[in-house]
Amino acid sequence: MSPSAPRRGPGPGARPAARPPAARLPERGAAVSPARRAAWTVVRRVLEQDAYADRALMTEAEGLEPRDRALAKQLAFGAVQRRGTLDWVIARLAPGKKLEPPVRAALHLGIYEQLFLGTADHASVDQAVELAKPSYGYKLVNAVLRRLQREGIELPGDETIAGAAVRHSHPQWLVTLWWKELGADATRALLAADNEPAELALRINTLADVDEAALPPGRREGDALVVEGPFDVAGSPLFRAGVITPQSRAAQMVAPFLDPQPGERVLDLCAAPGGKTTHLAALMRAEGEVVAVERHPGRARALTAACRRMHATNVTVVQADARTFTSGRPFDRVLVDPPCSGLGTLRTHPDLRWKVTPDAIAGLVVVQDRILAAAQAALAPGGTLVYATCTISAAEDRLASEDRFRTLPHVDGTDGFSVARVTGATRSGQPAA
Ligand SMILES: C[S@@+](CC[C@H](N)C(=O)[O-])C[C@H]1O[C@@H](n2cnc3c(N)ncnc32)[C@H](O)[C@@H]1O
Repeated sequence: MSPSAPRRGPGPGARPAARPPAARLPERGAAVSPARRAAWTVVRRVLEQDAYADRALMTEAEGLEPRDRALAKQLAFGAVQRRGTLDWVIARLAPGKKLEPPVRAALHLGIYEQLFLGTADHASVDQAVELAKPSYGYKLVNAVLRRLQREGIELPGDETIAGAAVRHSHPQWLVTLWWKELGADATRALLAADNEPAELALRINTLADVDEAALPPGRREGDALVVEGPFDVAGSPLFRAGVITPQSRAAQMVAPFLDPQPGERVLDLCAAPGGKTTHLAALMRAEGEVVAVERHPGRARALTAACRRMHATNVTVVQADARTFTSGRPFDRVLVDPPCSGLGTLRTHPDLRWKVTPDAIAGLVVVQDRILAAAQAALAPGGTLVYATCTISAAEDRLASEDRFRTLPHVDGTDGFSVARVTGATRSGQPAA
């Protein structure tokens, strides 16, 4: 994708310009580093096409050296995550200016580097300026970044909802929601934690032959391994052999909460990409049956591949809509992990906070209720049902039960999950009296 030329046309009644536009465009100067160019393209794609940052990065950083790829990820994810703060800075230092997305993206990267990575050298400013060319907006990029370098800027405090939204770069509606549900102090801590890099957690697969000495160094918590230092999971032979799979520590708590036993019949509604399905199979020592339901064909195929890789031989993948799923025989245990707003995973999904809306949550709740009703109908009398979401919004806690746990990024250092269980449930899903 090449940057677009400035859209400065002649005014009404003006004569057409006699000059060849290309001849007047500013020249590109110093070469831009491959990491910054990849990061800039990712930020542009998120701004211009509403792309997912992680998917865009996968394409744009392909072929980069591992160090450049890591830098591109840090810059792109940071700039996307901090967009609210960065736009506030731009509005302060360039009030009323309308910016083309490529120029805004260059500014986002330059300001992010200065404010959050402490890179205040001339080289980083020059690189942002080069990225903005050949648009004439490069002059504005230069002026804003040099002024920021000279004068610095005071961000608003987080004593108020509006200040906290700017300071910690979250949409104001979300800060308002959390302020109400969690309280001001917890919200401030959560907002700050959302901007920290996520830990890399793996699950060690008990269905595979595990050579402990071959595992990457890290902190072990049961079957979870929190990796220290960089580690390319997808490129690892351990991943290909199904010895490890990436899964947050919070996500790893869900299948044990359902407590499936070898030989039982277990239903997993909304199963792809299979993190919890394969965990259920491992806890059952691959004895008995897991029926894993996934609506989307591509994701159902990925789920099948994950089960094969993870030696989950007792899983049957069913491509179907969980809202209307029925089975002739009831299930001893049912897991419902429905589509949710994902607000507990903002560390790993830098663009998500800008995509979720209150309306989207209201729509998800309707789907969640229908899937939960199908789960309850499929449960054997006396069976156990677990309902899990990786979000932090009370509206999405659809299963009423005292028997529940919650994880929060600022408290537990892992994703935010809300998980409820009914044991000895009747067909209505309520605990038996
Ligand atoms: C939260 S994710 C599940 C994550 C999965 N349990 C895991 O641990 O890897 C929700 C999944 O539900 C699927 N889904 C959404 N609506 C569905 C429906 N009506 N029926 C079945 N699956 C659905 C989505 O495609 C997505 O794969």
